[in-house]
Amino acid sequence: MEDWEEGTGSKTTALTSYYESEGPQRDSSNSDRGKYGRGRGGRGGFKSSFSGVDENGNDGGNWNNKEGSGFRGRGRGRGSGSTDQGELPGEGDGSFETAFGGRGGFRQGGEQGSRGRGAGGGYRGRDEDCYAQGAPKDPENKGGFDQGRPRVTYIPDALPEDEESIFAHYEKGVNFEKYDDMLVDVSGSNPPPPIMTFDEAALCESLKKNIIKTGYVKPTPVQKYGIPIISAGRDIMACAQTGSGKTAAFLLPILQQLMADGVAASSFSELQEPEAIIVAPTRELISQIYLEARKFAFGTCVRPVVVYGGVSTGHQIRDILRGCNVLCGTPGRLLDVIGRGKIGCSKLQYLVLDEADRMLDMGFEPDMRRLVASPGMQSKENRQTLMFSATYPEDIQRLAADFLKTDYLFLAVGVVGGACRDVEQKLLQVTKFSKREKLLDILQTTGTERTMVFVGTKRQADFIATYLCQQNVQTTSIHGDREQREREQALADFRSGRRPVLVATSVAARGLDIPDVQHVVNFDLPDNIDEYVHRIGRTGRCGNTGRALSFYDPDADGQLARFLISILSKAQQEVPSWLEESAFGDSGSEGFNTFTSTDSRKGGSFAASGARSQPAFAAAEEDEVWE
Ligand SMILES: Nc1ncnc2c1ncn2[C@@H]1O[C@H](COP(=O)(O)OP(=O)(O)OP(=O)(O)O)[C@@H](O)[C@H]1O
Repeated sequence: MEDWEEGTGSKTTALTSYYESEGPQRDSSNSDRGKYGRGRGGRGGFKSSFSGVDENGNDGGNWNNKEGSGFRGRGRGRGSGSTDQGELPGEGDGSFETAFGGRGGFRQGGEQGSRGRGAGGGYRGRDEDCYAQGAPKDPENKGGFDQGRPRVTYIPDALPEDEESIFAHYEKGVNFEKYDDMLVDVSGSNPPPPIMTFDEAALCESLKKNIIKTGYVKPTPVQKYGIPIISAGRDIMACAQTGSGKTAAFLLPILQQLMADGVAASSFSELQEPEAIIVAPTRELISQIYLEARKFAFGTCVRPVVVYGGVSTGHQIRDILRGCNVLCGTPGRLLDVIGRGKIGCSKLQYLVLDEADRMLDMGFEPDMRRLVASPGMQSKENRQTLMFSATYPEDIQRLAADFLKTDYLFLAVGVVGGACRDVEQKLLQVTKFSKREKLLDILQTTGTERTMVFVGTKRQADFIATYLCQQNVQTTSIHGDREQREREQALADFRSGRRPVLVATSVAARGLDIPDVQHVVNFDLPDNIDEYVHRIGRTGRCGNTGRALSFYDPDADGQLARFLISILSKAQQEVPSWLEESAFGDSGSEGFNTFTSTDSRKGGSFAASGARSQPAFAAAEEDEVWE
């Protein structure tokens, strides 16, 4: 057996009680490769776990001391998801369950800040793999560990191969044409002129056909400017509002070049050397980017592959070995497959950082530095580095320059870091104790309209999702402690409308492109204004309109007030007078100026402190809360 082959899977899954209340979800998630578990959640499942939690999900402080309460339950459950072997053998003891039944879970999490170090580890954070801290040494590897981490055996269902599914897309909205009115600024020397149509991009026939099948008629501004910049061989840092087509802006010129070069995937090598690597911060986002790449490369010899945590590594490596030209990955798994010698970087022409500001913040920066220092990696002079995001704090821009050639171009479409104008933003002043009922009122009025509800913590996500299910609101949830199978099922249920309410942590804030999301509710506002911009950008995409409602608790959200005002006014939204009062008191807003800058090389006027200057670290913390 090769070192990357999966052995006997032993990872088990406990189902939360609200998940059980989702009922048919488990049936529908059945896969032809394996059976989903009859997870016995262990003592102290979800219901009892909140005995010490107040009605808003805050800790009462003593819940984790009770026998059988809290998240301590020692879970037993049959494995879930499909496995390399087709079915997980036997019952595991649940040592590494990540949800609620597991020993390594929220074991010591009673107090804020008291990070639990359970016997078996827990969630590593940064939207990445689970791994075990202090995992027992097991020379024969009977316990299902892999390099000290619990072995992941989940294999997602095979993707549909029919054209209709591959090219499924939603319609652009009434405001799509208004994209043309946005101000565009390209800074840096000798930028190439923009294209006005896809024809002007001189794309090869297969790519043109795929663009037509995707329903794209004309490029969005970030595509008009971004495609020729990338095709001219330049490095780019591109900033354009959420939902305005950044993914195709980098995929199309990359695929065009690879097709023009006659690149073809080959399964004859044990070491695959992709021409492009794309990184993104979350599993769901990188999967989505992969699907886009697969769609545009359809019917050609260019083969995209995706790797991300929570899925069997062996399965992904087998896929890589079938040939890999464009490797899409989350950082941890990407470094893993490179470290295992399955991926070489010597042919790399393109390195793409989607959500670049997040990829370079404190959470991911070390991984990015490790990636560019990988053996054989092309130096920045010998590759093209492409960075895309809707937000770029100035400090991150400066840091990004380490990865880019000095003559990179900075492309700004609209206000850098600005919110999408197609999203109607409202704020509602609340106390923390009234949030839950307010949310229920709102969801009862919106009916079956698709709504994403963002909360501050994973525990809060479970708590609110459970509460809404109990109130007969068809709800599911996504956060970093859910098994990958559960996360994918939750998104599938939300996309299909079977569960029109998705309660999410910041893990779902960036990049996700889900059709018909009409509302975003910030049940808890994030600490960071950029995070707010990304969250509300899950609606109002591709010229469609959307609505975002944020609960503003003056006791908790005061530091965000000025930044909210700036975001609201720049997106031409009404600013409530109480918010101005909260932000400026009697001192007025004179001299108040935040992040009007574009390219940091010009010397920007970003706000020097506060919510802006803490890059997405605060957002990341949600997923790093316990190990
Ligand atoms: N030229 C186009 N014509 C029609 N639809 C388009 C075009 N370009 C992109 N789209 C569609 O617009 C939607 C949003 O695109 P995409 O996800 O790339 O946005 P984004 O700018 O990356 O957003 P985010 O900042 O949230 O990551 C997608 O469904 C995509 O297929």
